[in-house]
Parts: sequence; structure tokens; C-alpha cells
Amino acid sequence: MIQSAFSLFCRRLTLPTIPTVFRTPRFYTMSAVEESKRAAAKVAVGNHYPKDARWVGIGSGTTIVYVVEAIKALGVDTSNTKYVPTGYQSKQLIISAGLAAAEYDSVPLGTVLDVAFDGADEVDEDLNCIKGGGACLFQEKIVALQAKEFICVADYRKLQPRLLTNWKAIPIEVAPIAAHRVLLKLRELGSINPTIRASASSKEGPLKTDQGFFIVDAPFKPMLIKADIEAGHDGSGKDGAWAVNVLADKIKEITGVLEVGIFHGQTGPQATAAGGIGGQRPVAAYFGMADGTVAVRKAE
Ligand SMILES: O=C(CO)[C@H](O)[C@H](O)COP(=O)(O)O
Repeated sequence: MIQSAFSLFCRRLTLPTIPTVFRTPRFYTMSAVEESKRAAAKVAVGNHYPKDARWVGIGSGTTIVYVVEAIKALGVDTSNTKYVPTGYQSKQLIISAGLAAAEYDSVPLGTVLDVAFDGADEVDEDLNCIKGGGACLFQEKIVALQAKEFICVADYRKLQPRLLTNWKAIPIEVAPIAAHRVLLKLRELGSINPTIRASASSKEGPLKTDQGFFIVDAPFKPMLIKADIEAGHDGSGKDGAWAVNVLADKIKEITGVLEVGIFHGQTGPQATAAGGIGGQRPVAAYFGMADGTVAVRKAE
């Protein structure tokens, strides 16, 4: 892992630490949210992009655009690096940046990605994430799981104590033929009015993922974190409040579910130490804050 000058600073960094190249007039005309995404991406890439990277995962959404921008701005030789997208948008982003895209299924068996960057819809105090707001969650999860380090980059709206604080529903990728069955099972788990996500164009019916699947958005009560369990809550969902891992596993068990948009469990280094490849919980999450600083949460 490259240790940039940024990593010498502790948890919060201020705008004056951002090099002049990023203090352009365009930077100041961006909205506060866009500014914060760009600032977080710059620090995350500075701290985690290995100069000699061979395989890099590139996620989906609006924040990842700034990650690719930051990678380009590093000025490192990328001619021997393959960038693994998490969907169509991500692949086009890689190609339009002049980088080499390699689909996940073309990555040689057993190859570990040096690092994977992605956005998130919400991140809790234990670094569990909700993802899938952009409907790419299955590919995002397999790419994160293939990486030595999964790094999350987001803006201040995503930083919350518990999942489902601000973001209200868990995205779930579902086989179309089983969608109604899955809705029923989610209600049995306590989800309040789960729905099949509609296409942006209402004429087209449900939205289809890159796998041709549907996305079901399932609202639940805010989820419990480790501190709640340590404080004596059993997290079993009896009062509608689930521990993150328990609910994620219950949803994943429903036949018809391809993947659930809760990223939890081990981080990459923990999985490697246990003899596996990567983990779906990020090693670190970088949040651009409204005041121009970047907050960092690191896995224990
Ligand atoms: O999970 C995702 C797509 O499925 C995105 O990473 C997530 O929705 C964050 O997107 P953005 O960076 O636009 O806020």
C-alpha cells in the first residue's frame, strides 16, 4: 500500500492539504456534495492506490467518477494495469478515462485485485455498508470480495451511526420470476412495504440490472451495530430491530435472491488471514464532509 503524505495526517484532513491542482475555479463552482465526493476520492486514492497495481476494482455511481479522476491525476504508469468494472456504467467510465477494462469473468482464476474502490449508500460505525442504490450490487459485491483491500468513498450524507438511518431501504437483486415470492418473505421478516424498483422510464416497468434481474427495495427499522449487541440486544429481529449480519443472512437465504445490498462480515485482510481472498466490508471508508474536510473510518 502506498503511504502518501495524506496518510500522515490522522482522522480529518482539511482542504488546504489538497494540492493546488484541485483548487481550480471548477472545483469551487461544484455543489458542496460534489466537492466532498471529489475531496474524499483524492485522499482515498492517495492513501490506497498502489503505484505498481496490476488489478484494480472500479465501482459504480457518481462518486467513483472522482476516484477515476484521482487515479489519472496520480500520473502513475497504468499501462500494465487492468481495471475491473462493476457494471456497464463503470466499464464506460474506465474506457472513457483511457484505462484498460477487464470484465470480472476475464480475471484469471485465483487472481486477487490489489484494491477495489466503490461508493456506498450508507455506512455504519462498524463499516457495514448498504449498496445497490445504483442497481449494481451483485457485481459490486463479487469485485469487493476479490480485492485485497476494499475502499469505500462517499460524501457526508452516507456517514451514519446505523444502517437505515438516512437511507430507508435495503436493495436486493432478485430473479424476476421469484420477485413476488421474495416480497412476501421480506414482509415475513418485518419489512414494511418492500417494492420492486421501477425503471427510470415508467413505460418500461421494473428496472433491470446488468444481470437482467430486478431490484427490490426493502425498508426495515434502523439496524443494530456491535455496540447494541454488546449492550445486550440479541439482534434477532423480535422487535423489528435486526443485527446487520443476521438480517443479511436471512435475506440471502430466500430462494430467488441473487444478492443482498448489505456489505458486512470480514474485511479483505481478515479474510486473507482466514485463508480466503477478500471481504465485503471495507478496510477503510472516506467521507467528504460539508466543511471541506475528509473523515476516515478504518476497520478495527
Ligand atoms: O451501490 C452503488 C450502486 O449500486 C453505489 O456505489 C452507491 O449507490 C453510491 O452511489 P453514489 O456514489 O452515486 O452516491
